[in-house]
Amino acid sequence: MTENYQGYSDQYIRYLELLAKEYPTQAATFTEIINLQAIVNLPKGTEHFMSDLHGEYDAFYHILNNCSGVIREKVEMLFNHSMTKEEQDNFLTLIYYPKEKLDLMSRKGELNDKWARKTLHQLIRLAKLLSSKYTRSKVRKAMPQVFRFVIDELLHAQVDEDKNRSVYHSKILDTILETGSTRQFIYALTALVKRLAVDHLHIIGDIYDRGPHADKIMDNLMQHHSLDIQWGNHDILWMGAAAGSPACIANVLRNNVRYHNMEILESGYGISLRPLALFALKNYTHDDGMDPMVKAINAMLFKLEGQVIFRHPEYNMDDRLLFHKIDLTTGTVTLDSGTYELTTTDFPTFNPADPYTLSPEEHCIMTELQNEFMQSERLQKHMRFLYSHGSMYRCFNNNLLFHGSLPLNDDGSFKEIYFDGRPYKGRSFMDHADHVARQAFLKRDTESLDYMWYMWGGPDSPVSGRVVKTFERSYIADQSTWKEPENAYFHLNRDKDECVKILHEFGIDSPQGHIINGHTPVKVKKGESPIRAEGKEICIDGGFCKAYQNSTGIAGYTLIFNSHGIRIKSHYPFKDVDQVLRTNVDMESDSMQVELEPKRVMIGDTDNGKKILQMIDDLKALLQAYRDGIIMERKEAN
Ligand SMILES: O=P(O)(O)OC[C@H]1O[C@](O)(COP(=O)(O)O)[C@@H](O)[C@@H]1O
Ligand SMILES: [Mn+2]
Repeated sequence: MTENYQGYSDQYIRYLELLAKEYPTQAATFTEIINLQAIVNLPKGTEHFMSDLHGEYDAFYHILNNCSGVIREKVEMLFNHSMTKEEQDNFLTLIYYPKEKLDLMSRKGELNDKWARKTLHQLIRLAKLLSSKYTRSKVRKAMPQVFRFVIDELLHAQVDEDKNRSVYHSKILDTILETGSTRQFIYALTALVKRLAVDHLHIIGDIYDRGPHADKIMDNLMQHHSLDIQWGNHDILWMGAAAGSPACIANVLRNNVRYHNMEILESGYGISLRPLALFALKNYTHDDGMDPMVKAINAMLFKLEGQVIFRHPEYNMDDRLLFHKIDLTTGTVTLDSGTYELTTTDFPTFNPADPYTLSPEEHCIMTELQNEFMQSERLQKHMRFLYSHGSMYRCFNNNLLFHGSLPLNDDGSFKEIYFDGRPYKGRSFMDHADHVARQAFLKRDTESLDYMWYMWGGPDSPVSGRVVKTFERSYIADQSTWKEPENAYFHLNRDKDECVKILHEFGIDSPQGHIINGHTPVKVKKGESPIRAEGKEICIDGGFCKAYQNSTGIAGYTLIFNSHGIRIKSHYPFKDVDQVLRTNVDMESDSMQVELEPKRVMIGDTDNGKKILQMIDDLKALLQAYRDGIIMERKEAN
């Protein structure tokens, strides 16, 4: 049948037949064409970018709540003439933390029907403004189930034109007040406002380590309506650890023991540190002021890393084999750059004749830990989510997103990296590294697990791109030895032409394209800018991580990309929710337009819009096939 119908291939006709199952009549087909056509003509939804969250759940949650200032802007736009600044601040705090704010107001006796009626009206007006960018069906889906019908009625009221409707809506509000469901209704409306303010979230890596509650961040992200994640080096470390790599496990432990984050491991993921703690107390001292547990895990770490390096000459990391160089008789270590005093000589498990083998007790502890990492249900669930929603890089609406670096030679050409004797570079390298990371989780083979460790600290790692100097940082006081040489990417990314070349490599040819990275804290205090390469590269690691706020001088950057362009937001340090409730502080300190779009970006201009336009073409072809009798309608399906 229909071999040459309209010049379409058999395969395309088969596709149309499949499509006909979902749209079995002409009416169903043109209805969908009209719906989709309406969508492509709406302004593009707002994208929100965050990076380097480093376990700082409260700050992350606040910025997620205030949508990097998007809600404040809308409130100002709507209510600048009718609400004082203080009223707006109170209203915003209610939107960010409805439960806590209502509890506080109730304690103060500030809740009454007059306030409730006014506030509900204001929330409805705000939700209405925010919903104007979306189809009614999308807004309806975004509404909490329980109040879906009522909110839908209230949002789509033509109050001014039709007095009857206005009375009708006023009655709905009366009923809400009378039935005592104001609180639930406020929860529903504030959730809707936040849901509508941002259409899609990007997390550019490093959710884990340093701060205490990456597990809570993961729980929250798992509830998010639409997001993607680009893996950071710390995430990769946890992914490797959860897949059973001993070297990754040792690094995770080190990172968290040093920051006293036992909670995430013990109560968060049910991984007991007791055997390690007991072993450390029995075998290590407090004498030099160093934490016995850190010393115990460090020794295991350098042995395990040594084993990986021996297995992989192709990593070219022999110069990181330093553990055997320590000299306990002199208390020194000799590196290429000189001989340095060790900050500790407490190495009870060090065997100069066999420096890279774990002692029997260390071996037992590591085997037990490996089991616990691999069997922790919650950890495995979080890691599965990192795999299902994450990747090494992402191209999204003309932006190229990745956490760390893309290996480059000094002359700016893409550096060739060999796997199994085959060279990969540029995009194919990133794709291959992504593939190996997935293999590590699926197959748990030593080869892929070792590469997970490499990505944490190897010089040509796509997520890091530095030679990580953990040994020197652990045992040598002289900080000149701590400097971590970086891949050429980190200075070449200041060059516009280089960035444009990289964007082309990833198929982004638009003049509006950008590279968006995290990973390297922007030291604002030293005059560094997050916007480089004449706007082509943006780095948003501004220091959610409290430990780094002294050097960055701020508490994080986020990006907002809406239909008008891209803005970068810098944030003040976040203290806690109590402070927000007491003072209504917001974290946003500064907002800067990075780029204005030459014309307003509509959904039809986005990646998703292109797919919708393709779908419209296919549906038009299906409609024609019905009309030409090539495919028969199935009326009964209606
Ligand atoms: O500051 P800390 O916690 O000691 O960690 C230092 C280590 O973390 C790293 O900076 C990697 O973490 P980031 O990806 O957050 O930069 C290494 O380069 C460095 O060796
Ligand atoms: Mn990083």
